[in-house]
Amino acid sequence: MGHNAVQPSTLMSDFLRQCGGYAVIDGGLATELERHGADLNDPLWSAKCLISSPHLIRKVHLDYLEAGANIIISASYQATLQGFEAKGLSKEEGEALLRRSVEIACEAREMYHNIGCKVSWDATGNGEILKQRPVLVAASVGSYGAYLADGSEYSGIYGDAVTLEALKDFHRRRVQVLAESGADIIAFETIPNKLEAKPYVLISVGFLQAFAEILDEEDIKIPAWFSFNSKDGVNVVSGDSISECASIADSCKQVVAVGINCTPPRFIHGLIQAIGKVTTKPVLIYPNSGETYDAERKQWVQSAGVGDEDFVSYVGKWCEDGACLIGGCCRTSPNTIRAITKALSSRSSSATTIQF
Ligand code: MET
Ligand SMILES: [Zn+2]
Repeated sequence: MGHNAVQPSTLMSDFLRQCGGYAVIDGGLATELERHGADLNDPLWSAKCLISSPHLIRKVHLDYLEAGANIIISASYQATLQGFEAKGLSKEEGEALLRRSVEIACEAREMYHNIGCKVSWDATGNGEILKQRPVLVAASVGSYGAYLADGSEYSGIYGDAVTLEALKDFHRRRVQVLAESGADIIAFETIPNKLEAKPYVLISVGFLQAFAEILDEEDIKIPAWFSFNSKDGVNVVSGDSISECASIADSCKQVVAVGINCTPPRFIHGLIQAIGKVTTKPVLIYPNSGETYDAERKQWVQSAGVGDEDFVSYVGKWCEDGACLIGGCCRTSPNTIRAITKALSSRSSSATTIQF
């Protein structure tokens, strides 16, 4: 591994300190783009908008910043060089779109800081220093299952030809490009877990292993987070234990936070506790609205969802469990993030940062 300019461990601890102890992650990106009318019924999902409507992506990032987000996640979740190639784009064009996803998020941050003028005063030093609210841009990397676009990031079942080397080859260039794109951190998201069928048992761990090895071998200069998803509150979706997954994340030097995303809020409490037993790294959680995704019909089934108020009623508990980065995933909105921001601001140490 090469020498990083910023030690991965200090990036996250410095950032959390600047945020007053708790940071707000943004909400669902793809589902929010859809709410604004984007048709994402496409193997590229939200990455389709990188081609058709980048301005809409920027608007949604800005909406989340205005709602209080400290971290915005790029539209690269389902953006892969292989997926772009299937649309007839060249490798160079695909790489440019990956970079563009991060640029759009950086543009939104700049616009927010310039035009929004949301400032806070840091009065802890000698005199008053004008300080902008800290905002990180995270480059999203979805799983191989997300690329398959058949919902298999919710099952972890990829088929028997998928080996560790194949997964590494699949992700290597994409991770390299995103790492050089100006993002502050790579968000490996919605990593599927426990596998029902025996031949696949090692694959989801292998997938995580693939990310960990790429980070190590390719001299990736920015840190990363690993975020898993669960359907039962005990294991990751493929069936591997959350402890095993969080332990792998814990052993990877480049990984500065570990957690859960795109999982119903009711499962989060137990998962935070399980993660906390195997790592001292900051724990992040950004659950979905609690609705379930029907991959066959490509629809969210609404009945099981929780409203923004219910979602936010969990926030205090999650903090007590040990989570310090909190946001939302699919079907959450700027309103959810606004409510999370409010709930967290009462917990953040007001001694260091006063927000206007
Ligand atoms: N960051 C992605 C999004 O919000 C995560 C999707 S999880 C299926 O669109
Ligand atoms: Zn999600």
